[in-house]
Amino acid sequence: MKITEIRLGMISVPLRVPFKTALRSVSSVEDVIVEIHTDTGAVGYGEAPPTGAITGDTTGAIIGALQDHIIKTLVGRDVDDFEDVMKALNGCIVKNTSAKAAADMALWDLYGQLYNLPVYKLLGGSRSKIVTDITISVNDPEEMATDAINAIERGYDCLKVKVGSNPDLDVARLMAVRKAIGDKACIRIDANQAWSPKQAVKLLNQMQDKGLDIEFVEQPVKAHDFEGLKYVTERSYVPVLADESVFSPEDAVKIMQMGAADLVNIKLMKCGGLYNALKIASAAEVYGVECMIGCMLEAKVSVNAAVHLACAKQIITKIDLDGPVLCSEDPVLGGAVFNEKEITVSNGPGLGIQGIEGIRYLD
Ligand SMILES: C[C@H](N)C(=O)N[C@@H](CCC(=O)O)C(=O)O
Ligand SMILES: [Mg+2]
Repeated sequence: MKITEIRLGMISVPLRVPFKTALRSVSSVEDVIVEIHTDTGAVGYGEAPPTGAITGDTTGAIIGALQDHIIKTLVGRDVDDFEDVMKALNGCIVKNTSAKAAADMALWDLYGQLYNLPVYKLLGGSRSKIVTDITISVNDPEEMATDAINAIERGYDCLKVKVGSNPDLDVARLMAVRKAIGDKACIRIDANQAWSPKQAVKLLNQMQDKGLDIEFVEQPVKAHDFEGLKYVTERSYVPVLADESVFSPEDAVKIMQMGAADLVNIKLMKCGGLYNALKIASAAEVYGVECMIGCMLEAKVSVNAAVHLACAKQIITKIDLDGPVLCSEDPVLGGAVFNEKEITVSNGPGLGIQGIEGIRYLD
């Protein structure tokens, strides 16, 4: 199965409500689509969101990395030489993990089609259903309480509550949300790097003292501050999950060796796709550190690839794949079925995507 052409396009999908974190606020998904065509007629699909605030990858940078490096490296190669192809993809440019992730998942899609197996089965997985949380954007406490009630009414039983924008309000935010939902859902929180290490310990222990029952906190301190993360992990009653601190498998090993976090968040857009995500999962197995699978604000093409990984790896025990349910429409034909919190993986070959509506091709 030889790669003959790689086409790029864009999709736009409005969100149901604006998505707000301590790092950014957005109202639609505007993602780059990658289509890898082959001499058998098989097509592999990938998607890359420009999450500049986290990955540094803008739309222009994603397109540039693909056009100037990745496409030239991949066209003419045989998908069956999979390890060679993956090494070439990862070696052709440093960083640019979102562009690499889009190409990586399109290649896995093709590899599964070549051997007529869904990717999660190719990886040895057997679970076909997973349950995601849903994100509550950071706003004033009353609005967050209303959003939490709406999420419960949609059937969610785990909320990922964003905090950190004006941290003085964070305890009040969590009190309002917990009061509104009672014990109808678990609450995990994500500070998206907003707190200092000491502030984090103080706020988390206040939340614990007030009986808010926080499952874990995601990325309380700056991404580069591994020592600060360790400081919080050692002193907080609330378990700590490393998100923006872990891009590469090397980051993951360092965090685990240091004991800087209790849990690690794997995201395809941070690590460059399934090939590297599998290395993080293996390291986590060795260290006995459970993982969350997360996403950026993404539509279903790329989140679908993360679903396959989650269905394959038992070390992934927490699911934050709510990108598609935050969107007001789904342009993707085939792939996983998202029925609010319940996600059912596709059993079609590869990643199971049959097409994408409304692509604006760049060529
Ligand atoms: C969408 C997901 N639940 C989420 O919160 N992901 C990120 C932020 C994504 C973004 O800004 O696009 C996270 O920090 O976990
Ligand atoms: Mg996060």
